Amino acid sequence: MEKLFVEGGKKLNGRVHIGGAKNSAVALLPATILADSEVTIEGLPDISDVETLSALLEDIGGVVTKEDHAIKIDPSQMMAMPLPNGKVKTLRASYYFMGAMLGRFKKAVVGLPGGCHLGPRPIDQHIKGFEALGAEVSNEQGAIYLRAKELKGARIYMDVVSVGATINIMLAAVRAKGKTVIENAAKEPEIIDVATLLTSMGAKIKGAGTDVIRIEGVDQLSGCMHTIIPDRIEAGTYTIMAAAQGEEVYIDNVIPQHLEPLIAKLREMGIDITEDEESLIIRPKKALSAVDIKTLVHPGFPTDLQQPFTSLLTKAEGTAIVTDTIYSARFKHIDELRRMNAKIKVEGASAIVQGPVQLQGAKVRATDLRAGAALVVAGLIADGVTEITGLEHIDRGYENLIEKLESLGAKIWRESMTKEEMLTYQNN
Ligand SMILES: CC(=O)N[C@H]1[C@@H](OP(=O)(O)OP(=O)(O)OC[C@H]2O[C@@H](n3ccc(=O)[nH]c3=O)[C@H](O)[C@@H]2O)O[C@H](CO)[C@@H](O)[C@@H]1O
Ligand SMILES: C=C(OP(=O)(O)O)C(=O)O
Repeated sequence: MEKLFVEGGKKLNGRVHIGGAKNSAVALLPATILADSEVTIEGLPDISDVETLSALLEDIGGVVTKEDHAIKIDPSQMMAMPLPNGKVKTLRASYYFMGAMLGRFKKAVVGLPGGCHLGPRPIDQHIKGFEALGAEVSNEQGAIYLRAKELKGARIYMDVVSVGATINIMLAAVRAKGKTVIENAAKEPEIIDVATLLTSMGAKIKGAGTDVIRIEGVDQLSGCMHTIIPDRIEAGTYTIMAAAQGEEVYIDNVIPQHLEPLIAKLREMGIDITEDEESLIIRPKKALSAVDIKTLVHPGFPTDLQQPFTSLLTKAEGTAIVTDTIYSARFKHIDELRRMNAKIKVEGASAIVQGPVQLQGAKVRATDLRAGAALVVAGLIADGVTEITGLEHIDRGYENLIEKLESLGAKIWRESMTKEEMLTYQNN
């Protein structure tokens, strides 16, 4: 196990290249289960969630070959092996094995997912969708059992707008008989990316990216090649880092429209941002003003950027209110930021940030992936050295974090934890 050190105060300059989207990758990989021949995905991020899902595909008989950022998956020999425990519990997106295996094999056993602890994260809408398609679903000792004689298209209204449930229902419905309509669907760019892969495999999907998705089931899906979209959350995180500590930073391989809510808020704070076709140029020029943010479903401000954005707000002049309407308890990073001298109160689903303050380096813990990103942003701004544990969370979603930040001029490094530190970490 390792911990991360950041020496604050260094100015950031230069270019950073954004990788493929985690939240696409983690759905595209299970989606390959539905094909009858080899699928190639290019531009995959080098993150632990991708490693875990590739290993799960091998566990059910997939032949997986990786080369650089590309992966080839031959799903032809896959079987409906039960996956009740183990790796499925280490990440959220293992729930996509439910939809994909149900679509192909008409049965699946998959353990309840893990992922970031952001308060309750039910999967009732996924189950509602599978049942509507004709599956029998039961929860036995922490694993979901799914079985269907056949899947039949249905009209499904989502009570909650859910990224995972929308994708999971799509995965099963592409192999159902007849027409499925998903109403009140989520509209995130990652949903369009998954629909693009499925369409290249032969699926018939209309409306991905709107709140009504129409799917006409097909009997067979074949191999294809797909290039993943860039990670808007990784891009947003580096944009926030550049806003906090940059002089002139180029964020390359982005789709600027995916970042509109963030760009608008940063401009309101007084940051100069130029949008190019596939890049953003960030040039912070003056003191920052506080702004309020409220996370919303896409195209609103993404909850996954709320935590790193909160660290930036500690530098801004005035009081800012950060409200998370998606995960009302996504505030575990606040206690850690307070250790670093931040003046932040949590009231219900909001954090009230009083700025500007000079953050101070401290020993802190990343309790989840974006809490980790928030602490790295804080470490870059702080006086002195910040020591961050909980890197297993950060490694789920940020490829080559050290190399990318070093190339921008940050002083950041990893060190092994001593046995004693590991025990203390594991017991807390
Ligand atoms: C792997 C992945 O893509 N993760 C993303 C995905 O998570 P995930 O797909 O798990 O999040 P959802 O979009 O499903 O969750 C949105 C809201 O709906 C609620 N809900 C969800 C499903 C359900 O069956 N019942 C229910 O009540 C959740 O508790 C939450 O309050 O979208 C989240 C919201 O943009 C992001 O933070 C995560 O990074
Ligand atoms: C919450 C996140 O991930 P996951 O849903 O995979 O836990 C995230 O990417 O911020």
